[in-house]
Amino acid sequence: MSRPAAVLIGSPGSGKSTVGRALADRLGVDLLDTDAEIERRAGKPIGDIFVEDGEDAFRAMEREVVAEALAGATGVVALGGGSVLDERTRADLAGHHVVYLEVEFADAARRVGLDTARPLLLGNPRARLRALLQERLPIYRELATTTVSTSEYSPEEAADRIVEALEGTADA
Ligand SMILES: Nc1ncnc2c1ncn2[C@@H]1O[C@H](COP(=O)(O)OP(=O)(O)O)[C@@H](O)[C@H]1O
Ligand SMILES: O=C(O)C1=C[C@@H](OP(=O)(O)O)[C@@H](O)[C@H](O)C1
Ligand SMILES: [Mg+2]
Repeated sequence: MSRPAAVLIGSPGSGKSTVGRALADRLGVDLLDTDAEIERRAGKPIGDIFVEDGEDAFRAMEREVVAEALAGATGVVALGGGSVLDERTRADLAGHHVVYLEVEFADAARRVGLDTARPLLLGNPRARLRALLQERLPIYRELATTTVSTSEYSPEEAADRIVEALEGTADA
């Protein structure tokens, strides 16, 4: 059965999309960023999906795209930060190389604060991010088979650490 080389999870601003690109280049495989795939299918940016269709509609699309990616992708998969809130997705992650990109709160807040493309963080990004993380950090930690810090490592260094971890697993 085919499966992704690695699945990246973590907070908004942890660097899933950026490290995902570096890791896919390093491994010579495709990157499937589920947010980009949702935008492609919807024909509009995530922000417009939230405003025009609502978060529930976004989560339904996300669930579909994530389920397909986990069942069919062979390269690197970068998930959206909230995708692990769906228990079906948590169940589907069993048996995968799940890489949790850990990040210091201050770094994530600075990174997302510079970017207006995350509708859930509009208004007060720091406060919104803190609330999201309170719920999600235990979930990310529980799901992780490998953890790499993007506060400590650049995207390229983080990709190198992930490759080492994948090589260290018996069935990599
Ligand atoms: N060490 C690092 N690893 C990953 N991204 C970083 C790092 N340092 C700064 N960034 C920046 O953080 C921003 C958010 O990264 P992104 O990949 O969009 O995160 P996510 O997909 O997890 O929300 C990007 O602009 C990226 O360039
Ligand atoms: O945390 C979340 O619920 C979300 C994170 C975003 O992805 P990133 O984690 O890549 O920023 C994107 O899926 C959407 O805005 C919702
Ligand atoms: Mg992303």
